[in-house]
Amino acid sequence: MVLGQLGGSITRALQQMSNATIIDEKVVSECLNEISRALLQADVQFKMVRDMQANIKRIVNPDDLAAGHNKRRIMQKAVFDELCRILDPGKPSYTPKKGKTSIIMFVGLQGSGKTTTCTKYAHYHQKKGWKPALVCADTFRAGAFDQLKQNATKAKIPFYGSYMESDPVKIAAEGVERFKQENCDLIIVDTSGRHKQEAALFEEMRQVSEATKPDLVIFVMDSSIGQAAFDQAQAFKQSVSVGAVIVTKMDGHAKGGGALSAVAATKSPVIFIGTGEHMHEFEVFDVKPFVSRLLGMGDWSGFMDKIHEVVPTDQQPELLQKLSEGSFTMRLMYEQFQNMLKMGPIGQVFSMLPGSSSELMPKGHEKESQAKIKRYMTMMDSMTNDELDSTNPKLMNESRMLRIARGSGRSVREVVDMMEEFKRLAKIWSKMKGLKIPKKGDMSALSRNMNAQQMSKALPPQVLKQMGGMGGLQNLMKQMGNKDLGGMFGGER
Ligand SMILES: Nc1nc2c(ncn2[C@@H]2O[C@H](COP(=O)(O)OP(=O)(O)OP(=O)(O)O)[C@@H](O)[C@H]2O)c(=O)[nH]1
Repeated sequence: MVLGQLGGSITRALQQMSNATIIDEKVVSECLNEISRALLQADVQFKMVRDMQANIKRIVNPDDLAAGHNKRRIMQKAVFDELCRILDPGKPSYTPKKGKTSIIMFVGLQGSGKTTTCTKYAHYHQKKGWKPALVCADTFRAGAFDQLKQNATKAKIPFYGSYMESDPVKIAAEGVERFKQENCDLIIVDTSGRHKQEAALFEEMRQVSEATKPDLVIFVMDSSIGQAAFDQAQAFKQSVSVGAVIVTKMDGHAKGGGALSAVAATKSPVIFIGTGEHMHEFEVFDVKPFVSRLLGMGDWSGFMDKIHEVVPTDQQPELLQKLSEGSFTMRLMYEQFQNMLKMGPIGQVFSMLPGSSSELMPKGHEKESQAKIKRYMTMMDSMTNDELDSTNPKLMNESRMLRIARGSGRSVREVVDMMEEFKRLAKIWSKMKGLKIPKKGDMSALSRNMNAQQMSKALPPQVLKQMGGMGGLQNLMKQMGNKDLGGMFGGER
């Protein structure tokens, strides 16, 4: 995602400002110009950037930026708040209710990822116990029905469409009626797209909307369309009552600023983002963590919330204690492997630690990876309690490795491989050492309790670089004692 570059540019602009000996209007203006340039480069619409600049100038009082005050924090918070304000239209979108029929119509240009997104949306709800169904009202593109049919079959979602019927309005109405009879609670209507905004497309969309009376119209937008986002989104909004936005292809080279424009143009919130071609590459969109990431601030709240969300309450203290101790043992690795195989909750948390499971269980190689993990576990079954509980990798000398290989019927090479994996995971685990775990939602407590060294180890290297290295991070950390900054990390404010 190119979004990270935006964070880097903004951080640098703020850094330059706080380095200045005298902060006057000129320095503030320069800083704001720099930030505006970065936003424009990220495809945020020109008018929005201009308004934002004016707002920040109004909010930030030059006296507050005088010596002794934390200038960088004040500016950063103003930028953060402004971006959140733009992305939050102030009212939530229509929320379907499980068990009660809702009709959701998807609109967007051809190739925006509409059909893929319809299935992702259905699949997301299906996993949560809904009864979704898909209707293909795209009669314009040959193959659209086949694509939807294929996706729907793979995800085991009922679908409706026709090879013969050329009237999309008729298909949409029939499909919706059929699935109402079948008591589906989420009826998703995929409509035609065109290469560009055309009168015929909008007329067809309007008619489908009239015939199906959707509870929610979702506008699907490809994040790489750049500055064209605002006009495109507005054109759709003028034809049908768009109530929510889904931004796709956020995994590519998209600059992401278009998302801000789509919200402004439709006055509707972004509800999900697409992060890949596969069904599960679909994320709920949350404004604050998104802006944190946009500003290169990292998303600690996501990690901590995940712990609170997926780990049973009685297991939380133990896991958090182990994380904070940072000492990794073979036994802990064994338990994590067990959990990963079961896809148990701790396995999920473990897999969120940077670099931990993507290497151990690369996508598309799950079977081989599982077999490897099982082999490792067999070898660990031949280890003594002392070996399992030791934090000293030197304990594993040649004769111990030979014994384990013999005992488990595996080769010494495999035992050595397992030890390498152990060292790699222990290194990742140790980055969490000293982490004091805040109460749910209180992220500022987390930031207060980490020192710059610990944080720098835990941050991805490119993010650290964007923050101006260790120096930049230390500066930032100094500002983090303040509760207000907790909001930047998605916590309570
Ligand atoms: N990388 C990436 N690719 C995506 C994403 N969403 C969709 N795609 C791909 O984008 C291409 C177009 O997606 P479709 O779902 O066919 O687009 P559409 O808007 O339905 O197109 P029409 O039916 O012609 O209007 C496909 O190759 C998808 O796999 C995403 O979030 N990330």
